[in-house]
Amino acid sequence: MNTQRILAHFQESAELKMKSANLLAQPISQAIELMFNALSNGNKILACGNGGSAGDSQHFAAELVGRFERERFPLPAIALTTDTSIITAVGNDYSFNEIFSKQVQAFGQAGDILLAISTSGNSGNVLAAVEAALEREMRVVALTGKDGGKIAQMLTDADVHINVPHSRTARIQEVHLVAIHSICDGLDVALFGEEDAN
Ligand SMILES: O=C(CO)[C@@H](O)[C@H](O)[C@H](O)[C@H](O)COP(=O)(O)O
Ligand SMILES: [Zn+2]
Repeated sequence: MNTQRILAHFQESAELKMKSANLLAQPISQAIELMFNALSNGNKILACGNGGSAGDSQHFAAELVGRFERERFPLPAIALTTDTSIITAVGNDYSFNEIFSKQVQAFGQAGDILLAISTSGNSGNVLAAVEAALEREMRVVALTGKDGGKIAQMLTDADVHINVPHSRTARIQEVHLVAIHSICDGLDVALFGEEDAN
């Protein structure tokens, strides 16, 4: 295969990451503050998304419950994408749109955070999860792309919107992962202070 195509993926990804660094540093910093305050108050973080973003939800939860780069106590984060019995039962008996919102209603408490990940900002089950979270007085950190979709219209001033300004799902996801790792690092710094990342 012509390697030009592969080089173009790297080039586009690198360029979008640099552009996003300037645009997203502020909302990412707000997300860290919101999450740190919630965790400090004994609250937890629920995460959801579809496809690649389901993987991102799990990746994030693993880094909080396990660790990111520093040795520390486990932090409470749950990916709502992993329990196939809940997902198939709710999807089968109600609708696929409710697979995350039912779990938000079951596990979410006021002060918890929902990390809602959708590159389009329009996935019905993520929108329903955001709605359920806001109803429960949870705060939302939304990782989106494109124009932010319908999620952008649902968020309040107390929520955080991290929107990657690109049209391509793969590129948006690649920036989401940098944002997620920046949040994990920020939580470690908030807990233990700065030290050089290796
Ligand atoms: O990873 C990819 C594409 O790169 C896909 O699995 C992608 O996540 C799926 O098509 C999702 O259903 C897209 O949903 P969303 O990001 O628009 O909410
Ligand atoms: Zn993907």
